[in-house]
Amino acid sequence: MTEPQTERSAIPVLTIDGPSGSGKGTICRHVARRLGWHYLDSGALYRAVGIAASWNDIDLSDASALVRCTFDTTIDFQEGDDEPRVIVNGMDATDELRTETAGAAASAIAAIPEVRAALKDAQRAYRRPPGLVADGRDMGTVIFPDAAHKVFLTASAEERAERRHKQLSEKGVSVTLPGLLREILARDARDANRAVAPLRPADDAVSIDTTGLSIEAVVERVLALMPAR
Ligand SMILES: Nc1ncnc2c1ncn2[C@@H]1O[C@H](COP(=O)(O)OP(=O)(O)O)[C@@H](O)[C@H]1O
Ligand SMILES: Nc1ccn([C@H]2C[C@H](O)[C@@H](COP(=O)(O)OP(=O)(O)O)O2)c(=O)n1
Repeated sequence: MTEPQTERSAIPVLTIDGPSGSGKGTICRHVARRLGWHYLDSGALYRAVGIAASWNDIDLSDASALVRCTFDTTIDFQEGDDEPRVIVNGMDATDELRTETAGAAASAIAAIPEVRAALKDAQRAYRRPPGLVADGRDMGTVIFPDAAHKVFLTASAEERAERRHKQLSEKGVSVTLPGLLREILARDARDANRAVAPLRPADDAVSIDTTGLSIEAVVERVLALMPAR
C-alpha cells in the first residue's frame, strides 16, 4: 500500500519577505535548520533565469524570449554545510548568482507577469512535509497566501548596503558602499512599484525591523512567533 499523500495545504509554511539585505536568506536558513523544515530561496529562481538569459545573449527587454528562457531553465539546489550550491542548466552558478548584476537582472525580469506565472507552480512544489520556510518578495501575498506564519523583514537602506558590502567583500568581490546603496534603492523602488506581485507586507504579516539587531536576535523573534508549530 502507498503512503497517504499529505494534503499540500496541510503542510505548514513560514513566509519571510522583505527588501534586499534585510536578512531573509540568513534568517530563513537558520530558522529552517532549527525547525527541520525545507527552505525555498525564490530570489535564486529569478536570478537563475537572469543568468541563463545572459548566457544565451537574451536581452532583458525581450519579454517573450525571457518567458521561453524561464520554461527552458533547470535549477537545482545542492545542500551542503554552508550556503546551498545553485546549479543552473547543469552548471554551478552559485557565485555568479550572488552578484548585484544578477540581482538587478532578476529584479528586471521579475516585473514580467508571464515570468512570474511560469515560476508559480515550481515554487509551490517546495511545500513538502514537515514544513517550508519561504524567502522572497511575494511569498506571503501571492505564492503562499494561506501560510500560517508570515514575517516581513526590514532594515534601514544604509544598514542593508553595509551588510551587503561586508558580505561581498568577504567573498573578494570589489564594490563601493555608495554604489551598493544606489543599487539597493533602485531595486527596492522597482520591486515595490511593479504592477504584479509588488514587494509589500501581507496584511497578516508581522514586520520586524532588524536595524541594529543581531542575526541570533532576529532568529529568536521569528521562532517566538510560532509557538503552536
Ligand atoms: N540581523 C542582522 N544583523 C547583521 N547582519 C545581518 C543580519 N541579517 C543578515 N545579516 C547579514 O547581512 C548579509 C545579507 O543578508 P541576506 O540574508 O543575504 O539578506 P537578503 O536575503 O534579505 O538579501 C549577510 O551577510 C548576513 O550575514
Ligand atoms: N519572490 C521573489 C523573489 C525575488 N524577486 C526578484 C526581485 C529581487 O530584486 C530579485 C532578487 O531577489 P533576491 O531575494 O535573490 O535578492 P536579495 O537577496 O534580497 O538581494 O528577484 C521577486 O520579484 N520575487
